[in-house]
Amino acid sequence: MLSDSSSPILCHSPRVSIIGAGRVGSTLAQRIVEKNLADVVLLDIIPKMPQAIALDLMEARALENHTRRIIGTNDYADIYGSEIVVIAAGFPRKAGMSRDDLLQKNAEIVREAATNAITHSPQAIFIVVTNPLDVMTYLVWQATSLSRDRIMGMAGVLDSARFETYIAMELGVSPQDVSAMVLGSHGDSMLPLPRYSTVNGIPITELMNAETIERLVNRTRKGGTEIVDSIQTGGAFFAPASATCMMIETILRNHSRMLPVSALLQGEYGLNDLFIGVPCRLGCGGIEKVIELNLTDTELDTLRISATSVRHNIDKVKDILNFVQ
Ligand SMILES: NC(=O)c1ccc[n+]([C@@H]2O[C@H](COP(=O)([O-])OP(=O)(O)OC[C@H]3O[C@@H](n4cnc5c(N)ncnc54)[C@H](O)[C@@H]3O)[C@@H](O)[C@H]2O)c1
Ligand SMILES: O=C(O)C[C@H](O)C(=O)O
Repeated sequence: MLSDSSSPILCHSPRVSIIGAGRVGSTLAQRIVEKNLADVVLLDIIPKMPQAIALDLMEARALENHTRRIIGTNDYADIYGSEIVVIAAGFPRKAGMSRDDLLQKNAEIVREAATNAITHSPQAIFIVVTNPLDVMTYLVWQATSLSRDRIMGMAGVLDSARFETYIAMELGVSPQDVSAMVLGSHGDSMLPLPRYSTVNGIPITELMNAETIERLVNRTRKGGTEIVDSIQTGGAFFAPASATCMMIETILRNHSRMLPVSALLQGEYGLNDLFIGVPCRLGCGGIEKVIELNLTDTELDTLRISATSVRHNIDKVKDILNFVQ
């Protein structure tokens, strides 16, 4: 017999809410449901738009053979009970702009999104995607007062995937065999680490000369720009959505993976009170451990340069939003 409406509902489907149903947000929604990871709430400021995207994705459900639901909304009340909230609301850069040029425009959008989201999903783990990434993650932390295990930014997984792609293309091997690590801020001073990048366990320093590695490192640093410069009116979204989805899967399925994410540092690498990309163990508790690598003096110098640029932007955002700490 089918249960009637008074029967207790014993099932629980995890719920991920995505604030910002643009290119990254909507592609991420598709990835999540097609991997059968969670139900998705897509929220955007544009009336009717997230509802239409949700309907389109629901119509694909019968063809894609998954069982997840997608709700589109303009109302934060609908994101209640989310295990994870992703903030992907805000402007993407255009050709010729740096990510930092988005600071002024995106700060208020992100603060408002974070404040509303924490009110309606106080238990959620937050993943920030909006640029400039490390400072927007700091801003969400300030607006929500989350503990550091529950707030992180997505960038290192994407930047590492780009480095892996270029290494694989250079060597003519499958990217599946390549494992690379990129730390630091999500900007020109990011820190790809050839020493920690391998092809089936073999360090790339044994497979390529220094000049080639330097070329791939520089391409990685400019990976986002390479795409923005061609699209002109926005940036990458397929690989960013995949990177965010991998973080979500790791958390929801408690995979305990070590991934580079933008995390709040409290003394690690000699840095304090800022978000920057470092390797972390991710699991159902969010950031379960921040890993401190033994960096060389040169690597540490680059990380500190990266941190200085993030700090500079944090000071700017405090001015813009009149922060009182
Ligand atoms: N961290 C990364 O590696 C990474 C990768 C790709 C994109 N990004 C960043 O993610 C952001 C989104 O990129 P996109 O390509 O999806 O842009 P997009 O323009 O396609 O989508 C942004 C969406 O945000 C919505 N929005 C604006 N203000 C809002 C508000 N107050 N509340 C709710 N929604 C609001 C817009 O209506 C739009 O639909 C950009 O800042 C981009 O730079 C970061
Ligand atoms: O480059 C951008 O502006 C978007 C994103 O940060 C990326 O790296 O693709």
